[in-house]
Parts: sequence; C-alpha cells; structure tokens
Amino acid sequence: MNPVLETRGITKNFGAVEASRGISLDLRPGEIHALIGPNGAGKSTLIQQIAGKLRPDAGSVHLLGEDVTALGVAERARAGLGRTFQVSALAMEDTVLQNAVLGALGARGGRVPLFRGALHDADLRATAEAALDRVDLLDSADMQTAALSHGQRRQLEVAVALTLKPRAFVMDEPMAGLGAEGSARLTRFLDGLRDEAPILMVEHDMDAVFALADRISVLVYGQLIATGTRDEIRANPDVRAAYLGEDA
Ligand SMILES: Nc1ncnc2c1ncn2[C@@H]1O[C@H](COP(=O)(O)OP(=O)(O)OP(=O)(O)O)[C@@H](O)[C@H]1O
Repeated sequence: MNPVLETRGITKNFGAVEASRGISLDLRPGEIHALIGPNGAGKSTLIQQIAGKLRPDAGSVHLLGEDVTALGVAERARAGLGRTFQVSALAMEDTVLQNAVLGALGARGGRVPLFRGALHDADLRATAEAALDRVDLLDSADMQTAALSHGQRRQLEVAVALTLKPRAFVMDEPMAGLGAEGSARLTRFLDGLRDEAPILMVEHDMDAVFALADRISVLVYGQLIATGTRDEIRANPDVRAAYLGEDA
C-alpha cells in the first residue's frame, strides 16, 4: 500500500548540531506510527519539518504522493495534514464550539476577523458540530474551553483537526500533562481514530506507545536507528543500548 505520508532523506543542521540526519520514514493507511527517542534526539525538529514549520536543509516530505516540501503549515493542513500540538493552540476564553468553528473556517481558508459571522454560518457550524460529536464533546459545545480537562482539550484539538478532513495526523506528545486515567482514556480514543486517518505521533509515554503503535521508529542523535513492530523494537539490541536500556 502506498504511504499516506513520507519523509525522504530529511536533513537539518542547527550550526554544528545535526538535528536530522537523512531521515526516511513513512506512515501507512490505518496505522499508528510512534516516534520515540531520548531528549534532544530531534523528534520535534522532525515533526516541525513534516508539518511545514521548519524547512529541511535537504530531503523532502510527501503527502498522498505529492511533494509538499515547499508548502507552509496552512497549505499542508489544507492538503490533508492534521496536527495537534504539545502546547495547546486552543483559544481558552472561547467556547468549545467557537474553537471548532474557527477550525472549520480555517479549513475553508477564512480569516479570523470573519469569525463572529462564522458562528452563524450553517455549513461551518454543522462541520464543527459533527467533529465535536466524533470526539464526544458535543454535549460540552457551549462550555468555555478553559473549563475542559486536559484530556478533553486534546480531544477538542483533534476535533479542530478533523474539521480539515485530514488524511493523516501528526501529533506531538498527545499524552503530555495527562494523568494515568486521562492517558488511558485518550489511548482508547486514539485507538479508534486510526481508521479515520493514520497517526504519526511523538510520545514519551511508553505505556501509550506500546498500547497503540503498529510500528515504532527510534531516533537517536538525529538518526533513525530502527523502525519496526513493538516486538521488533523491544528486541532490537541497538535500541536497548541506546534508549530503552536506560530504563532496564
Ligand atoms: N531552533 C534551534 N536552534 C538551535 N538548535 C536547535 C533548535 N531546535 C532544536 N535544536 C537542537 O536540535 C537537537 C534536537 O532537538 P529537538 O527539540 O528536535 O529534540 P527532541 O527529540 O524533540 O527533544 P525533547 O524530547 O526534549 O522534546 C537538540 O540538540 C536541540 O538543542
């Protein structure tokens, strides 16, 4: 099957720091692919290049077979790349519905000053409500976003991403800031989301990684040292030495 998302030979240097060294990986239909690695390994740098926030020095990013390397964040989002962030990008003062409508407006290429009118736009509202329903937040549509739990905020971020009808998700530490119960709930939720669109996620929470990931890629000092199934990664001596071994 053709990959939905692919990087080919992504290379990025910050001065003498080789943050990405010729990284090639792919995301296949229906899968959750977790990217793990020690602090400073280059996970965020890679995700930012995939999302379009950083331009690689060399290499390319392909979405649905198209080379999107020259596109910015918003263009990639409109091309089908859904993204959630380590630090929430939600408007905390606004309601849950307003945040979702803002996402739907962005999908249409609208600008924020049109936002007030957008709330009364039946199509935008329907798109937003359908996305909220998908993440079980429709009952909370009129709540202020700040009143949501951390886990619900993650779900709202996914709803905002869903309004763009993503073909692939890129998630930066979705479990960050969640307690054990919140992580377990979000894990169940993401498990069902993979059928909507495959997910490439950076995650430090190994319980979540091993519960969810069909494949795991391990990044160390900017280099991909292994990609494989959970069992392959657990058994890989290089991975154990470089990374998982830290916990052994
Ligand atoms: N804008 C930047 N300028 C200079 N160096 C940078 C920049 N961004 C990242 N780096 C360096 O690149 C390397 C990779 O950093 P990156 O944040 O991608 O790692 P990470 O795996 O995401 O780490 P963490 O798990 O701690 O979030 C580090 O050595 C970091 O100091």
